[in-house]
Amino acid sequence: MEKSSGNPPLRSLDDLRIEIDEVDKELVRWLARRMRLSYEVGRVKRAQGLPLFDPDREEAILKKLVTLNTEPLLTPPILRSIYREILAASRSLQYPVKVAFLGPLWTYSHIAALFVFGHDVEYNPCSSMEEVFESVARNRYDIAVVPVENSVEGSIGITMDLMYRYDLYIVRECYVAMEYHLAGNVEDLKEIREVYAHPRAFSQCRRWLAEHLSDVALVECSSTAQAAELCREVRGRAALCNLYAAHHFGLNVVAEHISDYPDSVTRFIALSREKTSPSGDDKTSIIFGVSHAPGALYRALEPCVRHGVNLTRIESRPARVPLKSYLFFVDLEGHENDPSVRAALSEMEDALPFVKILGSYPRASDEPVKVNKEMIRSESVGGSISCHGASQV
Ligand SMILES: O=C(O)C(=O)C[C@]1(C(=O)O)C=C[C@@H](O)C=C1
Repeated sequence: MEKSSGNPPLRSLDDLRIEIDEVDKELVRWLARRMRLSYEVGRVKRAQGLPLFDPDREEAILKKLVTLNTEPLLTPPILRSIYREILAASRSLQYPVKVAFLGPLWTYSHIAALFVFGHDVEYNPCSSMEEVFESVARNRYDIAVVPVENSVEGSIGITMDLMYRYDLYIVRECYVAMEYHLAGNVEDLKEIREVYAHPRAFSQCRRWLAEHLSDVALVECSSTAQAAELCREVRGRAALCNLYAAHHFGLNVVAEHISDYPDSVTRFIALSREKTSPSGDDKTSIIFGVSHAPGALYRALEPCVRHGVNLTRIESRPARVPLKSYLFFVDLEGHENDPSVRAALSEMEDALPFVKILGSYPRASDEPVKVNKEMIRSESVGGSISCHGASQV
């Protein structure tokens, strides 16, 4: 029996379903109208030579919808995820946006890209991080999605080096919860002879493995998705992987949430050849080098203090170039077009041997996105993900 909670009296199931059918009929009519309009916008933009993918417009739509909504059951994350797919479908009518990430499919990079761009996008797994950056810089693909830092292990050096080398701009960020599960070609833990995983997954599940599988062989792989793939055919193998990889490689999940760091989160960024315009709640990332002198970092950041610009992250990285013995990666609040940010950055540009603006982008919610079984189920029923450069699983 339902407790009295201020809810209206229960209606009959038939009655509720009739009303849902009516709403769905209306929704399809409105969606069809929206698709038609989006298709027409695509024709206009093509005729005028304008870029078809417009992340600024998409973010403005999402923001406006969240403020318009008054139904508490339709939370901002739910509304955003529904619209992410609507926008992805609209975009694909105009032009298939091509997203690159470090392959194979079903890694956390792929998942982060799915969270940001939806399913109706062309996903292109690349064989190295260098190729991810190169393919976007050379116009083969439109967007690169890469990890930039993990809450347990710190910054991802290769991403920072490539951001320094390539002239791409950050257009989005996304925090993804790093959840590890044990999945394999087995029915239960007792059958497992070997565990496959990326070194990061091993280091984040060390205690659990020592406690539950202390005498099995551990085999390192280049990604959690590769680990899952290698377990597909061979009985007795299990992988530390995410639920998407387990599902797509047909593995049995024998132990869920086995990370020693249940709150581990990785921040991913999406990079493009074009900058974004202000969304109203942005962050800006920059790199700068300072000369080797006492107080140099303090003086470098002084304009931010004077112009009231708040820093959210600072990381250093050895530079391999004379004059720039250390590079500093800084994230700050605001868009590079905001007057205070503009003033602070131009003073830094005048005073420092090297400053590079990596882009301004809408600030993501601090609440990390999580893979859930419902997403995977609904994707298996109706969805198709277009993937290039790798066999589809
Ligand atoms: O407004 C546009 O420029 C559109 O192309 C339409 C639309 C949409 O469906 O709302 C589709 C793709 C763009 O990336 C942004 C928005």
